[in-house]
Amino acid sequence: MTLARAAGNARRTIWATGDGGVEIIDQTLLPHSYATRRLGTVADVAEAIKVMRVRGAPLIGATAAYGMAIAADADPSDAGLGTARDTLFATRPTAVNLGWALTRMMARLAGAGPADRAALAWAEAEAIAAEDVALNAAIGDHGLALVETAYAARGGTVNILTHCNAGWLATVGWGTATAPIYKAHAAGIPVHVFVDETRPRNQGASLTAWELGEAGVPHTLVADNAGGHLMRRDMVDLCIVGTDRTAANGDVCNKIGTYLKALAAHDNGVPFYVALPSPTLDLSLGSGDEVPIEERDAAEVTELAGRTADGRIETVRIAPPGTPAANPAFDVTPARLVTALVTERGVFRPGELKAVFGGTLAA
Ligand SMILES: CSC[C@H]1O[C@H](OP(=O)(O)O)[C@H](O)[C@@H]1O
Repeated sequence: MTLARAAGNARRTIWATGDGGVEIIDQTLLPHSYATRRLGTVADVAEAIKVMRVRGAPLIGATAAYGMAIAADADPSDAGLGTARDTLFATRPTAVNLGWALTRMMARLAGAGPADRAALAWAEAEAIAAEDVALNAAIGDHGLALVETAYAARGGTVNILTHCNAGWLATVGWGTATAPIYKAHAAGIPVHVFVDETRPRNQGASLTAWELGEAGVPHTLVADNAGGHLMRRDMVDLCIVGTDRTAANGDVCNKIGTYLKALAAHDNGVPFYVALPSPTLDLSLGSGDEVPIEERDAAEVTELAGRTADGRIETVRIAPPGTPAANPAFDVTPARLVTALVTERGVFRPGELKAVFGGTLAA
């Protein structure tokens, strides 16, 4: 199994092919197989985001940015770029990085003549991707201090619980919630991660477990419903999760089930941290109540895909045929349940975000 690696960080999820396309890791195939996939048209990019070949707020943003570069190659006119932007924006509603990246790309290209737009677009998409890696590495550095504090208090292995996948697979590199974990592991601090399976798409079981296994980070996969029990038994030193959109007041929108973990952490005095790169901060929202929550296909709840003993990928039903199912893909954790947000500029309480980031977000 070969992995795409970029200098300076362990792994990379998307890269320009140099022939007008990009290549991604097709995350719908993990953990049972590893394959990359070339995206050569805006339709390819939109499909990859929609069906979650790429997913995770920062990676969605970077992929959309590359999609605009592909669009600029095909039709750099105002109309052509506008159509591409609308197509990409319509793929998934919750991660603010999608809109942020598209807005940044359109602003970068607006002032240029059509003939210059493709080169500018590719350069801006590369800049967004490179910035993401740097932001996440900085989150790792600031989060490392939190793990060191937990290590000093525990006097032994630091047990961390995470939900969904906010790893390097959710970003261009490093991950957000996993960056402090990778940095601590590299620094020789004994860490162990409880990995929430994260129904119904099982990003924890399929992606985080795969990532941590690849990196040699000790981990234990657990059912989503186990987290409260583990915290009540003093088996978790801290929780750290990602976010898809954090409001100005520090309300955190993240994968469905995050709120329940935050409630359990609050009830048991377990620090609950959110890794937040600034492009995922939506200062236009006063609270998380305004975040659009994606409703995905009910089949994600009533069906399950996996590998048979003889290596075939099969999908099976886990509910009676015709069972109605609801599938909200995200929930909102109120700021009162968030201990702190680990950003590229430091660790802040929810109430500090506006003062720290009010003027400028990532370039
Ligand atoms: C670092 S953001 C990762 C974030 O994205 C995931 O959602 P999805 O897999 O549906 O794109 C989940 O909310 C993660 O926390």
